[in-house]
Amino acid sequence: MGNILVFGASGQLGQCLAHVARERNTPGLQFLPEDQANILDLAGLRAQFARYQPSYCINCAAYTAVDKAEDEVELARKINRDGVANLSQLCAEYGTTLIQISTDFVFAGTGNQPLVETDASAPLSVYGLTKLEGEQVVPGYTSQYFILRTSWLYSEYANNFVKTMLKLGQERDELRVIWDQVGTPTYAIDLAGCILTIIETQSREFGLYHYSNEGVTSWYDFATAIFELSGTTVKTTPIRTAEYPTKATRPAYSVLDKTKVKTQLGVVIPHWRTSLQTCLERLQQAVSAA
Ligand SMILES: NC(=O)C1=CN([C@@H]2O[C@H](COP(=O)(O)OP(=O)(O)OC[C@H]3O[C@@H](n4cnc5c(N)ncnc54)[C@H](OP(=O)(O)O)[C@@H]3O)[C@@H](O)[C@H]2O)C=CC1
Ligand SMILES: Cc1cn([C@H]2C[C@H](O)[C@@H](COP(=O)(O)OP(=O)(O)O[C@H]3O[C@@H](C)C(=O)[C@@H](O)[C@H]3O)O2)c(=O)[nH]c1=O
Ligand SMILES: [Mg+2]
Repeated sequence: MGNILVFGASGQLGQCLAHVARERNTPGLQFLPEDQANILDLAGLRAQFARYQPSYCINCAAYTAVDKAEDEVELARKINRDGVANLSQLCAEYGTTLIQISTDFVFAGTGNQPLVETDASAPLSVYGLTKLEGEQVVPGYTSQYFILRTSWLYSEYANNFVKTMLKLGQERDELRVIWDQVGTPTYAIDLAGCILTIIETQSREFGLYHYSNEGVTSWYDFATAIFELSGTTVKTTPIRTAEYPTKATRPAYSVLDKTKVKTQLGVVIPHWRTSLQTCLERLQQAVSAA
């Protein structure tokens, strides 16, 4: 399979890839954190490509602070668009397949039907817009790519909604959580598994794919499930988006249709509740072991 370069290795998905690669004994992965490989530094990246001659490049690096991006447009665009352009250019030069990760936030989310890859994008936020720009630069350099749009990532690694809820559940008597944003949580470990499956099967079905866990929920129902399955007692009140003001506007409905990834790449996707249970068990084991 050759070398597989992972950029943004110390982020959530990067750490999940390391976890799954260990479990599966996948050879060849080279994990490059930001201090060894800044995706804005084309010369530095070229040195890594020259050294490893990679068959695959997995880009887990991104600017992911959704609200902060509204005030840091240029930095978000540099990382989410120009960084992707740099990697795409080098993938073209080295015959490397690019695996790029994108987001449900490329959609406006005004509909009520699961979104397919060909549905019109119309981002509501700087984060969503710059991620869409990142998708759009890739085909200008190479046709050898997989772009996986995913949603609501969580895991036992880095910061995410599940870990935030568990922490706030301990600290507070009551939590107020939005019920009128509907989507699907995705266990980043499952997404990492999908990425490694694409590589292991050496799929040539290049293109744009949607990947999340199965099922549909709201942030409120997700929070409720986190508390129920972890045995946390905390009063959880459903609120509307308007009652929780944030800098960035988020889509009201961003459920992704996974038909394409399932039929063309043959991946099997767990339901979000099953994967949530797995994650909570692993978090619990980590607490007990500590
Ligand atoms: N988290 C989510 O809910 C979702 C994420 N996604 C997408 O999935 C992918 C992975 O997200 P996730 O792992 O959760 O995000 P994280 O924010 O956990 O990880 C991103 C990593 O990229 C690093 N990074 C930032 N700038 C650069 C740079 N110039 N060069 C190299 N590395 C850099 C960050 O470092 P530092 O922290 O030091 O800045 C961080 O370690 C991203 O493309 C994201 O847009 C899609 C849908 C949902
Ligand atoms: C902490 C908290 C959040 N919320 C809401 C705010 C928001 O609408 C939702 C989730 O909060 P977060 O801050 O985790 O949301 P956010 O960081 O916007 O999550 C997004 O991140 C980017 C990177 C993506 O690509 C998206 O798919 C999505 O996962 O829950 C509450 O209603 N109550 C609360 O107490
Ligand atoms: Mg940084």
